[in-house]
Amino acid sequence: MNKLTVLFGTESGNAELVAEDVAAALEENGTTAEVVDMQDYPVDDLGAEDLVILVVSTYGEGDLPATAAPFREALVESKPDLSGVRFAAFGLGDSTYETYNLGVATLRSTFTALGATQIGETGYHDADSGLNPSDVAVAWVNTVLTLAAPA
Ligand SMILES: Cc1cc2nc3c(=O)[nH]c(=O)nc-3n(C[C@H](O)[C@H](O)[C@H](O)COP(=O)(O)O)c2cc1C
Repeated sequence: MNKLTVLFGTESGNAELVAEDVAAALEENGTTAEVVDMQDYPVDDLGAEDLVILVVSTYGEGDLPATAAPFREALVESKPDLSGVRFAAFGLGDSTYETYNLGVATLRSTFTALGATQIGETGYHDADSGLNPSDVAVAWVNTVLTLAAPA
């Protein structure tokens, strides 16, 4: 895996920090990782990606955060063919909410409905755990990417 895109969706910035730390860890291992805010990413470009890493929080009552909601709406509207796209997904949430980490589940469903293939298990950060989100995400991504040999 030489190049991939890390797409983050955030409300208060945690997912952005995690995305940047994940990209930095990947770069250390020789993978070029471009970090892009979901709200700035044209969904019609997605079909040309080989592998994307989604990093997204949950807000409101199980909703997508501000920068992920328009991205998902654009996907639902323009329905790009993602059958050649592989993705890994990491969610940030807080288990004190009944709607724990529903945001990443929503986005995952949208991707698979458009034909994309998920690699590995979804990763989760629980704000109630006291763990550092980047530490959890970097450990997760290293596990997931061992599964991501080029298709
Ligand atoms: C107003 C508010 C609503 C939230 N709602 C949820 C929720 O429904 N489910 C969940 O798992 N986490 C929820 N969280 C926790 C956030 O997802 C968590 O703090 C996360 O780290 C925020 O990441 P972000 O800064 O990238 O948006 C909520 C947090 C706040 C402040």
